[in-house]
Amino acid sequence: MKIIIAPDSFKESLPAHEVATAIAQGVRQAAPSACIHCVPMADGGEGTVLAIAQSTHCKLMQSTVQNAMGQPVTATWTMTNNETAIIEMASAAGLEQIQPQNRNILRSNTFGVGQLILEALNKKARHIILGLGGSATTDGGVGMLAALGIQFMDKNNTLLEPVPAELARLEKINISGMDPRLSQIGFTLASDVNNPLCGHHGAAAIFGPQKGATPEQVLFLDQVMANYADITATTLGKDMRHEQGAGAAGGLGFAGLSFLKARFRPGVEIVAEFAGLAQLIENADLVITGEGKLDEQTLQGKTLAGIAALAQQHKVPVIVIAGTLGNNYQALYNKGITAAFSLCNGPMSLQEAMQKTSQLLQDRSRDIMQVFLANQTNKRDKNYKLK
Ligand SMILES: O=C(O)[C@H](O)CO
Repeated sequence: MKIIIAPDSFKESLPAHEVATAIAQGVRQAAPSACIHCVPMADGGEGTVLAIAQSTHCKLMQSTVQNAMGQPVTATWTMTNNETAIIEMASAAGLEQIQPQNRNILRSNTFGVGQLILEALNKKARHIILGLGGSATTDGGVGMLAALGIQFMDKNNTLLEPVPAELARLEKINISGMDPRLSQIGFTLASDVNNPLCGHHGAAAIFGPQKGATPEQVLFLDQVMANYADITATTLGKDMRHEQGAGAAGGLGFAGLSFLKARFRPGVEIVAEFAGLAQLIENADLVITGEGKLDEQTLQGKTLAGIAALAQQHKVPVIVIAGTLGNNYQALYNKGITAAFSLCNGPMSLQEAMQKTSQLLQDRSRDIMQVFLANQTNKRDKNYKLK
């Protein structure tokens, strides 16, 4: 029996490779002879670089850059043999790096992501895959663009700091100082979501609150993004605000699509490709996956939706173990998920569940395997009797 264990990370609790290990332990308790393949997954957000580096056996690189609040942070990235750099924006400007009391959505930016791109250019990257998701920012990527040489100015040609608080006064964008090497390389966005830049489904409205934005700040940020998109359209002669993924990572997607001529792809597809997940699933009996929260957002291009789509093509059942089963998670039952289970074995606080995640994962996967094995044995016995 071949089981694929391909979970995402459980945010702020357990990275994907540890989730996979815990599930594998549970599976082994119930099915000691099962052939188990662990494929830690990611969707463009945190864990993307690690997942791809593990699949490709590429060396991890470290660079010190600015985090979203301008403090030094060591960011990890990797480069494949054919000079494709894989950069994860969350390792420079991720939400998890900033303590809740230090978060300030109006002043956080993606400057460190631009610094990472420059590092990759210095190492002669010919193609850059930029992972989007898990950001602490809603700056539309202006921080990144400023690090790459683009200037943002007000009506008096005074330079603006590349942070949302200043962007309300944006009237001009000067691209003449952009690093010329950028025009020689290809960019691909590996995005965790496909939201547009502005409006009800935009970067500020959907993801602002989880970064600490108040309702008033969400409105302000949305207006700032709309103005920035207007000025970008005048500067470049194209308007990418409605494109898929423009609103990913606080609008960094928009900056990539507009200024770096990047191609959008769901991050999970890219991570799955590097891991050869489709071929693994094709011959599998069962896929077990998991993530911190399963809900409607999962359908917006998150890891589990991608895995479920692959498994559906090959008619392989998919079981999900999630920390929380949120709003309308059953919608995924039409998208290739066979069943979803909560991690918890009884009432418990979030803190308790987060502390015990590894043990709980082991227990639930053992239970799930027991049911799966009983069902397989039943099927075999019935077929035998019919013969
Ligand atoms: O970073 C964010 O804003 C979300 O993960 C969506 O990309």
